[in-house]
Amino acid sequence: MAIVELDRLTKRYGKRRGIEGLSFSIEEGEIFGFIGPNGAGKSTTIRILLNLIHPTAGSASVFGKDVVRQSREIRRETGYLPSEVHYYDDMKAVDLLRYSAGFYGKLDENRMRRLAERLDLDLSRKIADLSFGNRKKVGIIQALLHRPRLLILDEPTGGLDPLMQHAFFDLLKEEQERGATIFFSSHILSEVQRMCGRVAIIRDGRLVRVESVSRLVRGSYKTVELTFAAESRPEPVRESELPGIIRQDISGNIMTLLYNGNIRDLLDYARQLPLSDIRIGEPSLEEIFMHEYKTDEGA
Ligand SMILES: Nc1ncnc2c1ncn2[C@@H]1O[C@H](COP(=O)(O)OP(=O)(O)OP(=O)(O)O)[C@@H](O)[C@H]1O
Repeated sequence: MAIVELDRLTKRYGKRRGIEGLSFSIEEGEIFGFIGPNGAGKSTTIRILLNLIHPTAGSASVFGKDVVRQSREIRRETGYLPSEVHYYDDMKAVDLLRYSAGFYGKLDENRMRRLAERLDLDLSRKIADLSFGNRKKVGIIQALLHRPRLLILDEPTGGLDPLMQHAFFDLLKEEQERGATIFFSSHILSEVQRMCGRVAIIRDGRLVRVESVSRLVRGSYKTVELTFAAESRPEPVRESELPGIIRQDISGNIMTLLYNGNIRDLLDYARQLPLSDIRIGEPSLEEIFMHEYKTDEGA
Protein backbone atom coordinates (compact mmCIF):
# COMPACT_ATOMS: atom_id res chain seq x y z
CA MET A 1 0.00 0.00 0.00
CA ALA A 2 1.23 3.50 -0.78
CA ILE A 3 1.78 5.42 2.45
CA VAL A 4 2.33 8.74 0.67
CA GLU A 5 0.88 9.55 -2.71
CA LEU A 6 1.30 12.78 -4.67
CA ASP A 7 -0.84 13.42 -7.71
CA ARG A 8 0.20 16.38 -9.85
CA LEU A 9 0.75 18.32 -6.66
CA THR A 10 1.26 22.01 -7.32
CA LYS A 11 1.88 25.01 -5.12
CA ARG A 12 2.37 28.56 -6.33
CA TYR A 13 3.17 31.46 -4.03
CA GLY A 14 1.39 34.18 -5.98
CA LYS A 15 3.29 34.17 -9.24
CA ARG A 16 6.28 32.45 -7.70
CA ARG A 17 6.78 28.79 -8.29
CA GLY A 18 6.80 26.51 -5.31
CA ILE A 19 6.29 23.05 -6.83
CA GLU A 20 4.76 22.10 -10.16
CA GLY A 21 2.88 18.88 -10.93
CA LEU A 22 4.72 16.48 -8.61
CA SER A 23 3.56 12.85 -8.78
CA PHE A 24 5.15 9.94 -6.97
CA SER A 25 4.34 7.51 -4.20
CA ILE A 26 6.12 6.00 -1.22
CA GLU A 27 5.42 2.42 -0.23
CA GLU A 28 5.05 1.10 3.30
CA GLY A 29 8.38 0.41 5.02
CA GLU A 30 10.54 2.41 2.62
CA ILE A 31 13.19 4.92 3.55
CA PHE A 32 12.55 7.28 0.70
CA GLY A 33 14.94 10.10 -0.09
CA PHE A 34 13.88 13.47 -1.40
CA ILE A 35 16.82 15.35 -2.80
CA GLY A 36 17.33 18.65 -4.49
CA PRO A 37 19.26 21.86 -3.97
CA ASN A 38 18.07 24.74 -1.82
CA GLY A 39 14.85 26.23 -3.08
CA ALA A 40 13.94 23.14 -5.13
CA GLY A 41 10.62 22.74 -3.29
CA LYS A 42 11.30 20.06 -0.69
CA SER A 43 9.96 21.99 2.30
CA THR A 44 6.97 23.16 0.29
CA THR A 45 6.06 19.54 -0.47
CA ILE A 46 6.49 18.48 3.14
CA ARG A 47 4.47 21.38 4.45
CA ILE A 48 1.60 20.42 2.17
CA LEU A 49 1.71 16.83 3.46
CA LEU A 50 1.37 18.18 6.99
CA ASN A 51 -1.40 20.58 5.97
CA LEU A 52 0.64 23.59 7.08
CA ILE A 53 -0.02 25.08 3.63
CA HIS A 54 -2.62 24.22 1.01
CA PRO A 55 -1.87 23.04 -2.51
CA THR A 56 -2.80 25.29 -5.43
CA ALA A 57 -3.68 22.30 -7.59
CA GLY A 58 -3.40 18.53 -7.57
CA SER A 59 -3.69 16.43 -4.44
CA ALA A 60 -1.78 14.34 -1.94
CA SER A 61 -2.72 11.57 0.43
CA VAL A 62 -1.05 9.93 3.41
CA PHE A 63 -2.26 6.49 4.58
CA GLY A 64 -4.84 6.81 1.81
CA LYS A 65 -6.29 9.93 3.49
CA ASP A 66 -6.51 13.33 1.89
CA VAL A 67 -3.92 15.72 3.36
CA VAL A 68 -6.30 18.68 3.45
CA ARG A 69 -9.52 17.06 4.63
CA GLN A 70 -8.14 14.38 6.93
CA SER A 71 -5.05 16.04 8.27
CA ARG A 72 -5.84 15.49 11.96
CA GLU A 73 -6.00 11.73 11.49
CA ILE A 74 -2.78 11.82 9.48
CA ARG A 75 -0.92 13.88 12.05
CA ARG A 76 -1.73 11.44 14.83
CA GLU A 77 0.32 8.73 13.13
CA THR A 78 3.04 10.96 11.71
CA GLY A 79 6.28 12.16 13.26
CA TYR A 80 7.74 15.36 11.82
CA LEU A 81 11.19 16.82 12.23
CA PRO A 82 11.32 20.32 10.75
CA SER A 83 14.57 21.61 9.28
CA GLU A 84 14.72 24.25 12.00
CA VAL A 85 13.27 23.56 15.39
CA HIS A 86 11.78 26.45 17.34
CA TYR A 87 10.73 25.82 20.89
CA TYR A 88 9.70 27.60 24.02
CA ASP A 89 13.16 28.43 25.31
CA ASP A 90 12.18 28.58 28.92
CA MET A 91 11.10 24.95 29.15
CA LYS A 92 13.26 22.02 30.09
CA ALA A 93 13.69 19.47 27.31
CA VAL A 94 11.89 16.83 29.38
CA ASP A 95 8.87 19.08 29.98
CA LEU A 96 8.63 20.01 26.35
CA LEU A 97 8.63 16.34 25.35
CA ARG A 98 6.02 15.47 27.98
CA TYR A 99 3.89 18.34 26.79
CA SER A 100 4.08 17.47 23.11
CA ALA A 101 3.58 13.76 23.78
CA GLY A 102 0.22 14.74 25.24
CA PHE A 103 -1.09 15.31 21.71
CA TYR A 104 -0.58 11.66 20.91
CA GLY A 105 -2.02 10.03 24.00
CA LYS A 106 0.01 8.44 26.75
CA LEU A 107 3.69 9.30 27.11
CA ASP A 108 6.13 6.40 27.15
CA GLU A 109 8.67 7.71 29.70
CA ASN A 110 10.95 4.74 29.15
CA ARG A 111 11.12 5.27 25.44
CA MET A 112 11.84 8.96 25.97
CA ARG A 113 14.71 8.16 28.34
CA ARG A 114 16.11 5.49 26.04
CA LEU A 115 16.05 7.79 23.03
CA ALA A 116 17.73 10.56 25.03
CA GLU A 117 20.42 8.12 26.12
CA ARG A 118 21.04 6.92 22.60
CA LEU A 119 21.42 10.50 21.44
CA ASP A 120 23.38 11.56 24.49
CA LEU A 121 20.95 14.34 25.41
CA ASP A 122 20.55 15.72 28.91
CA LEU A 123 16.78 16.09 29.30
CA SER A 124 17.00 18.25 32.39
CA ARG A 125 18.56 21.17 30.51
CA LYS A 126 16.54 24.18 29.48
CA ILE A 127 15.96 24.50 25.75
CA ALA A 128 17.52 27.98 25.87
CA ASP A 129 20.80 26.47 27.08
CA LEU A 130 20.99 23.84 24.36
CA SER A 131 23.18 24.12 21.27
CA PHE A 132 21.63 23.89 17.80
CA GLY A 133 22.60 20.22 17.56
CA ASN A 134 21.11 19.40 20.95
CA ARG A 135 17.87 21.13 20.02
CA LYS A 136 17.83 18.97 16.95
CA LYS A 137 18.03 15.93 19.21
CA VAL A 138 14.97 17.17 21.12
CA GLY A 139 13.22 17.42 17.75
CA ILE A 140 14.26 13.90 16.81
CA ILE A 141 12.94 12.46 20.07
CA GLN A 142 9.74 14.40 19.69
CA ALA A 143 9.27 13.01 16.17
CA LEU A 144 9.99 9.41 17.18
CA LEU A 145 8.43 9.25 20.63
CA HIS A 146 4.91 8.15 19.71
CA ARG A 147 6.13 5.39 17.34
CA PRO A 148 4.64 7.00 14.25
CA ARG A 149 3.76 4.99 11.16
CA LEU A 150 5.29 7.69 8.99
CA LEU A 151 8.32 9.83 9.78
CA ILE A 152 8.85 13.00 7.80
CA LEU A 153 12.35 14.36 8.21
CA ASP A 154 13.31 17.70 6.68
CA GLU A 155 17.10 18.02 6.50
CA PRO A 156 17.44 15.98 9.68
CA THR A 157 21.19 15.86 10.23
CA GLY A 158 22.07 19.57 10.27
CA GLY A 159 23.95 20.33 13.47
CA LEU A 160 24.63 16.69 14.41
CA ASP A 161 28.27 15.64 14.62
CA PRO A 162 29.30 12.45 12.76
CA LEU A 163 29.00 10.28 15.86
CA MET A 164 25.47 11.50 16.51
CA GLN A 165 24.54 11.13 12.86
CA HIS A 166 25.54 7.51 13.20
CA ALA A 167 23.37 7.04 16.30
CA PHE A 168 20.51 8.77 14.55
CA PHE A 169 20.80 6.58 11.44
CA ASP A 170 20.80 3.48 13.65
CA LEU A 171 17.59 4.70 15.24
CA LEU A 172 16.02 5.23 11.84
CA LYS A 173 16.94 1.70 10.75
CA GLU A 174 15.27 0.39 13.89
CA GLU A 175 12.19 2.45 13.12
CA GLN A 176 12.11 0.94 9.67
CA GLU A 177 12.46 -2.56 11.14
CA ARG A 178 9.42 -2.00 13.32
CA GLY A 179 7.52 -1.13 10.12
CA ALA A 180 7.71 2.66 9.91
CA THR A 181 7.94 4.45 6.59
CA ILE A 182 10.45 7.29 6.38
CA PHE A 183 10.41 10.30 4.09
CA PHE A 184 13.91 11.73 4.21
CA SER A 185 14.50 15.13 2.66
CA SER A 186 18.10 16.17 2.21
CA HIS A 187 20.58 17.89 -0.02
CA ILE A 188 23.41 15.73 1.32
CA LEU A 189 23.76 12.95 -1.18
CA SER A 190 26.06 10.69 0.80
CA GLU A 191 23.51 10.31 3.59
CA VAL A 192 20.72 9.65 1.12
CA GLN A 193 22.89 7.06 -0.57
CA ARG A 194 23.57 5.42 2.77
CA MET A 195 20.05 5.43 4.16
CA CYS A 196 17.52 5.33 1.37
CA GLY A 197 16.21 2.63 -0.91
CA ARG A 198 14.69 4.97 -3.46
CA VAL A 199 14.98 8.67 -4.12
CA ALA A 200 12.99 11.36 -5.83
CA ILE A 201 15.17 14.06 -7.35
CA ILE A 202 13.56 17.47 -7.51
CA ARG A 203 14.79 20.61 -9.18
CA ASP A 204 13.13 23.98 -9.70
CA GLY A 205 9.91 22.59 -8.26
CA ARG A 206 9.72 19.74 -10.76
CA LEU A 207 10.43 16.06 -10.46
CA VAL A 208 13.57 15.07 -12.34
CA ARG A 209 13.21 11.35 -11.65
CA VAL A 210 12.38 8.67 -9.11
CA GLU A 211 14.86 5.85 -8.95
CA SER A 212 16.27 3.19 -6.65
CA VAL A 213 19.56 4.35 -5.18
CA SER A 214 21.32 1.16 -6.21
CA ARG A 215 20.20 1.57 -9.81
CA LEU A 216 21.15 5.23 -9.82
CA VAL A 217 24.58 4.42 -8.54
CA ARG A 218 25.19 1.18 -10.43
CA GLY A 219 23.11 1.92 -13.51
CA SER A 220 25.07 2.24 -16.64
CA TYR A 221 27.31 4.98 -15.33
CA LYS A 222 30.95 4.29 -14.62
CA THR A 223 33.76 6.48 -13.47
CA VAL A 224 36.91 5.72 -15.39
CA GLU A 225 40.29 6.92 -14.24
CA LEU A 226 43.02 6.64 -16.85
CA THR A 227 46.56 7.24 -15.66
CA PHE A 228 48.91 8.06 -18.51
CA ALA A 229 52.51 6.88 -18.44
CA ALA A 230 55.10 9.49 -17.49
CA GLU A 231 56.09 11.75 -20.40
CA SER A 232 52.69 11.38 -22.06
CA ARG A 233 49.88 13.86 -21.60
CA PRO A 234 46.16 13.06 -22.02
CA GLU A 235 44.32 14.79 -24.86
CA PRO A 236 40.57 15.46 -24.54
CA VAL A 237 38.50 12.66 -26.11
CA ARG A 238 36.09 13.57 -28.87
CA GLU A 239 32.52 12.24 -28.81
CA SER A 240 33.11 10.58 -32.20
CA GLU A 241 36.10 8.66 -30.82
CA LEU A 242 34.26 7.23 -27.86
CA PRO A 243 30.48 7.73 -27.65
CA GLY A 244 29.03 7.73 -24.13
CA ILE A 245 31.31 10.18 -22.39
CA ILE A 246 29.19 12.30 -20.10
CA ARG A 247 32.00 14.30 -18.63
CA GLN A 248 35.75 14.38 -18.82
CA ASP A 249 38.33 15.99 -16.71
CA ILE A 250 42.09 16.12 -17.16
CA SER A 251 44.45 16.81 -14.33
CA GLY A 252 48.18 16.27 -14.89
CA ASN A 253 48.58 12.82 -16.36
CA ILE A 254 45.23 11.56 -15.08
CA MET A 255 42.06 11.66 -17.11
CA THR A 256 38.74 11.00 -15.38
CA LEU A 257 35.62 10.15 -17.33
CA LEU A 258 31.98 9.76 -16.39
CA TYR A 259 30.92 7.18 -18.94
CA ASN A 260 27.72 5.38 -19.87
CA GLY A 261 28.69 3.86 -23.20
CA ASN A 262 29.63 0.32 -24.14
CA ILE A 263 32.36 -1.13 -21.92
CA ARG A 264 34.05 -2.95 -24.85
CA ASP A 265 34.37 0.31 -26.77
CA LEU A 266 35.96 1.83 -23.73
CA LEU A 267 38.48 -0.99 -23.40
CA ASP A 268 39.29 -0.89 -27.13
CA TYR A 269 39.86 2.83 -26.87
CA ALA A 270 41.96 2.52 -23.73
CA ARG A 271 44.15 -0.16 -25.33
CA GLN A 272 45.59 2.35 -27.78
CA LEU A 273 46.57 4.82 -25.10
CA PRO A 274 49.96 4.90 -23.34
CA LEU A 275 48.48 4.06 -19.95
CA SER A 276 50.18 3.00 -16.75
CA ASP A 277 46.94 2.33 -14.89
CA ILE A 278 43.19 2.17 -15.33
CA ARG A 279 40.42 2.11 -12.75
CA ILE A 280 36.76 1.61 -13.43
CA GLY A 281 34.35 2.24 -10.58
CA GLU A 282 30.86 3.28 -9.60
CA PRO A 283 30.20 6.98 -9.44
CA SER A 284 28.85 8.49 -6.26
CA LEU A 285 25.31 9.76 -6.20
CA GLU A 286 26.91 13.20 -6.12
CA GLU A 287 28.50 12.72 -9.54
CA ILE A 288 25.32 11.35 -11.08
CA PHE A 289 23.30 14.10 -9.55
CA MET A 290 25.59 16.78 -10.98
CA HIS A 291 25.11 15.17 -14.34
CA GLU A 292 21.31 15.06 -14.01
CA TYR A 293 21.36 18.75 -13.34
CA LYS A 294 23.71 19.54 -16.17
CA THR A 295 21.89 17.67 -18.90
CA ASP A 296 18.59 19.21 -17.89
CA GLU A 297 19.88 22.74 -18.10
CA GLY A 298 18.02 24.87 -20.57
CA ALA A 299 15.41 22.17 -21.05
N1 LIG B 1 6.18 31.61 1.79
C1 LIG B 1 6.71 31.71 0.58
N2 LIG B 1 6.46 32.76 -0.22
C2 LIG B 1 6.97 32.88 -1.46
N3 LIG B 1 7.78 31.98 -2.03
C3 LIG B 1 8.10 30.90 -1.28
C4 LIG B 1 7.59 30.71 0.05
N4 LIG B 1 8.09 29.54 0.52
C5 LIG B 1 8.85 29.02 -0.46
N5 LIG B 1 8.86 29.84 -1.54
C6 LIG B 1 9.57 29.59 -2.81
O1 LIG B 1 9.26 28.28 -3.26
C7 LIG B 1 10.39 27.63 -3.79
C8 LIG B 1 10.64 26.31 -3.07
O2 LIG B 1 11.05 26.55 -1.74
P1 LIG B 1 11.24 25.42 -0.63
O3 LIG B 1 11.53 26.08 0.66
O4 LIG B 1 10.11 24.48 -0.71
O5 LIG B 1 12.56 24.69 -1.18
P2 LIG B 1 13.48 23.62 -0.45
O6 LIG B 1 13.81 22.62 -1.49
O7 LIG B 1 12.84 23.15 0.79
O8 LIG B 1 14.76 24.45 -0.13
P3 LIG B 1 15.55 24.60 1.25
O9 LIG B 1 16.44 23.40 1.30
O10 LIG B 1 16.28 25.87 1.05
O11 LIG B 1 14.53 24.66 2.33
C9 LIG B 1 11.54 28.63 -3.67
O12 LIG B 1 11.71 29.26 -4.91
C10 LIG B 1 11.07 29.59 -2.62
O13 LIG B 1 11.60 30.88 -2.85
